[in-house]
Amino acid sequence: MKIALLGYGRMGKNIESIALNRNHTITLKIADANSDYNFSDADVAIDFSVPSAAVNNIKKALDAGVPVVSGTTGWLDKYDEILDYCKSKNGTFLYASNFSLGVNLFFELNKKLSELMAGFTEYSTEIEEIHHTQKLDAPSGTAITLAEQIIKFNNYTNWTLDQPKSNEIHIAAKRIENVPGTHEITYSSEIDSISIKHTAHSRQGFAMGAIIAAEWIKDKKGVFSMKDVLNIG
Ligand SMILES: NC(=O)C1=CN([C@@H]2O[C@H](COP(=O)(O)OP(=O)(O)OC[C@H]3O[C@@H](n4cnc5c(N)ncnc54)[C@H](OP(=O)(O)O)[C@@H]3O)[C@@H](O)[C@H]2O)C=CC1
Ligand SMILES: O=C(O)C1=N[C@H](C(=O)O)C[C@H](O)C1
Repeated sequence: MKIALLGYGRMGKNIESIALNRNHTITLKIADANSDYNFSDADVAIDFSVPSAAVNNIKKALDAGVPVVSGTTGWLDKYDEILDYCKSKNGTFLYASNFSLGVNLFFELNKKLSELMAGFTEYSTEIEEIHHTQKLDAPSGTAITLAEQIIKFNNYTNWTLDQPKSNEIHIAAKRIENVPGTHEITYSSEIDSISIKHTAHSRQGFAMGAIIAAEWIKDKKGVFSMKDVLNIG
């Protein structure tokens, strides 16, 4: 598979190394907005760039008729615009706030637990996410996905980084040197607490998941998610 890398930072480099081991080739590397977007014979594009660049990168790949997998977080207010753009180009697009198998299993666990907790209003819900200090966005895309899943099943209407009102889930976003990504959801009452937690030990799971998604999507048309790739949920 010929891969165009849109973004060549920590994730781009991890993806390159795993992709080469799986006998793929990297035919394009976009490192900044001034790069030459020559997709030529790319089979798929993988975008792990910065929040301000993701929309343009995804559109450039769709313009070239190249299926796109995006893991960049912090641009999701434009998600519907990208869906419309993808449809207008009869293109292929897959976004995931987190590509690791473990987190996608954890998403299913989160849904099950929030469904179970829905009737027990004596418990309040908090999400904590911890990432490295270079991360540009807060809260993490994964924490937002977790909060949205809980909102679907519980009485909460939105999430907040600030002091929460009774209808809001508090997300505590912490930044600590070298932490690849930790997410914990805690339900607390006067009497006890229940927590579930996912800890990434490296970026390998994110990078491997993105490549598996790219391999899966490359000959398909439409808009997909990791649930389609992993066939879970
Ligand atoms: N979905 C998932 O599973 C995961 C998602 N992520 C997300 O992926 C994104 C990237 O993470 P990470 O690799 O750690 O971040 P990095 O900062 O290491 O990499 C991003 C790279 O994009 C470059 N860049 C800047 N402008 C552009 C542009 N216009 N086009 C292409 N590249 C550009 C940056 O260059 P410069 O530094 O010069 O600005 C930087 O090298 C983040 O949004 C992060 O939250 C991360 C891990 C997993
Ligand atoms: O920026 C990161 O590093 C990560 N970003 C993603 C997010 O915002 O959820 C996924 C992972 O936690 C690592």
